Amino acid sequence: MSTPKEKKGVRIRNLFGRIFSPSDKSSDTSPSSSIDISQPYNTVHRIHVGYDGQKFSGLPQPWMDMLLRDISLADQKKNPSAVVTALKFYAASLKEHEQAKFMTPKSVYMASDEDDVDITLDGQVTEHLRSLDVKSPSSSNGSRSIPTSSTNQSLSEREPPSPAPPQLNEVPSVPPPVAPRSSNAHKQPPPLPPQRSEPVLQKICSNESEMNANLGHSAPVKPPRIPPRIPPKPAHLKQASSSSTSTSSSSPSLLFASTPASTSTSDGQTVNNNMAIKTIHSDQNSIGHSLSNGSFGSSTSDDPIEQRSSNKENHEKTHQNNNNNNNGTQQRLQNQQNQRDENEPVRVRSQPREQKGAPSRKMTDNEVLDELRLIVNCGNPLDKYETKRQIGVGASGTVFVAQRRDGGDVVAVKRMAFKSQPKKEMLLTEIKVMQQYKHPNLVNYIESYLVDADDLWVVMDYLEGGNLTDVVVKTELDEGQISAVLKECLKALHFLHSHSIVHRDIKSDNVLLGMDGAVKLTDMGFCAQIQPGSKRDTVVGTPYWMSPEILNKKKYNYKVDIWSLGIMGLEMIDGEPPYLHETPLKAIYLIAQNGKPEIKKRNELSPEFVHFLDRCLVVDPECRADTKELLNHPFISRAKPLNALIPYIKAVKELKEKGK
Ligand SMILES: Nc1ncnc2c1ncn2[C@@H]1O[C@H](COP(=O)(O)OP(=O)(O)OP(=O)(O)O)[C@@H](O)[C@H]1O
Repeated sequence: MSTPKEKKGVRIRNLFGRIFSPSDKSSDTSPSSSIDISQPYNTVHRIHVGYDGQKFSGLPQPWMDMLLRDISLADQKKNPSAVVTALKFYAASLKEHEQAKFMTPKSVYMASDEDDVDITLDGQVTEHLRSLDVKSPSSSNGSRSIPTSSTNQSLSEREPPSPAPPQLNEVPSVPPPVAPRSSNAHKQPPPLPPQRSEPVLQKICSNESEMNANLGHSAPVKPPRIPPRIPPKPAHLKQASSSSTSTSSSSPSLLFASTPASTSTSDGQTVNNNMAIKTIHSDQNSIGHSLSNGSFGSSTSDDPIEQRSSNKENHEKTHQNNNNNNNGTQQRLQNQQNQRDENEPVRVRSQPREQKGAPSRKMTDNEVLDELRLIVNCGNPLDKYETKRQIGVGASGTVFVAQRRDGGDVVAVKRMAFKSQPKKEMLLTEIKVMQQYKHPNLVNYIESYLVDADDLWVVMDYLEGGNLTDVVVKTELDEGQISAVLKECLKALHFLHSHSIVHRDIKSDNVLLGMDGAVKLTDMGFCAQIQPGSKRDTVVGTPYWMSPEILNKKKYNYKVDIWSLGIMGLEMIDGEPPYLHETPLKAIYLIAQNGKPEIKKRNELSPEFVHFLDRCLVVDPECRADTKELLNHPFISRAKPLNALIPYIKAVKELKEKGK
């Protein structure tokens, strides 16, 4: 793969990979990082956007400025639909992060039920954006020396955009797109350019039988190659933080009974049977938190997305018809078109969510609190644990290393101010999933506490090796090591998918490492439960790792995790996911436009690795591999023992300690 420098046998990236690390807070200080787009203030107004084959119209000026800045007219013309997809996503992410006021490159969660856009690409693009607001904020200029993740930008003012082509949804007020991870979105103004901080991501599931996977630790490892140097630390080495955004959700929630009894399965996997999931609000299978929005659920045909597709087809047909200048028929076609228009003038939500069988209404804070009380332990955690030092700050709270006062294990404690969480249901989901689903490749949940109805503690195993992002940003793993990491992640995903759980935020930031080379997935806040054969449509995840079907707001299933895993494979090769240096808007456009990203080092990789990536990065999810196929892939059979990762994990820790 390249010619990295070696230090004690560890291949250190010459450039520290990503220049922008989502989690790198240092980037937040950059003036350009702030987004100047204002927040939405009057909610709910629609914008009609048009595209005449040359340019978009109808967008608020700030959005127009941003669009022109990030996506050239030529690119807009090449694929106006991709532009619309990007604008919709951007708008939605703004909305998602409205509290932060700035866009962040983090995980996002957008309710699909807020989609209302319709667009035709012929001159009459009609886009209905709801709730956007547009206001013009301050403007900054924007220098964009770095793509900001967030947003952007600098444009002068901004207002809501609305895209054009395909359909958009709501557009929040201003724009910043989303960027990959970062850290606390709510706590601080988000970031900017893409950066990487810590891993994060997720997936779905399916039902496959469980496979055994061996953790192959043990084999001796070759001493790392020591390369000279380590370049100045780029921004991305994340600092402590993290990223994810949270999201909450509303609706469907599952209840897990307390006092669960667990059943162990092969591989140490455990499922707490008593936590049988009970659908409370709806029949959708979302797991708690994130799921909320009521948009899910049903993967059935009443989905608005399907209706939109239909509308779009009609529009396209109409458009074609218009292009035919056959006189006589033209009037007839026009009449037909008019008729069609009459028949579908207003896009009505397929169905009010409440009518879909199970109301997927959002849980109230008190309901979440009540449920939370059922699953947390009683007592004061300070009697049992002594917090030592802070590991990092995430979107929802701060993670500390803590020591049991009885001399027991060192643990990691995530403390969150419950009352101020914007998406409280996500916290519930995270705890429920961690409680119920135990697997050697999932970060182990120990217990939780809720102090004074606000100070929520989640106690879990401490993974001293930090997250995979730091390793991929600073070092270059070889194929055997990459295979080992992917194998462990696949085992976790196979387990989740086998239980109908989709992670939905798989990325290196969400992979934690033990000093023994253990590889574990974390950040279950975006998990959702999907019954076999069904699909979801909520846009969740982190843009750079998101599958085309999510970005395009199509229905999706557990295969989204496979796509993200493939992107994570590219991260391990290149040190960053594709398009990380692009502004979020452009990145989303590129994913929508290009589909499968280029494997830049294809010629330097083994045929097995290339094939593995090719099986993950298939645009059509139906044709994309599943965990079972990938666990049996020849590339995975080349996995090195996990202790081959140890020198790299140690080298990165040393670099971090030295402030590099
Ligand atoms: N069990 C753990 N062991 C070691 N480090 C951890 C553990 N859990 C989290 N961390 C680290 O703590 C930091 C914050 O993690 P956190 O999960 O809060 O981040 P986040 O994903 O951005 O936030 P959130 O989940 O609230 O959106 C990250 O650097 C993460 O790698």
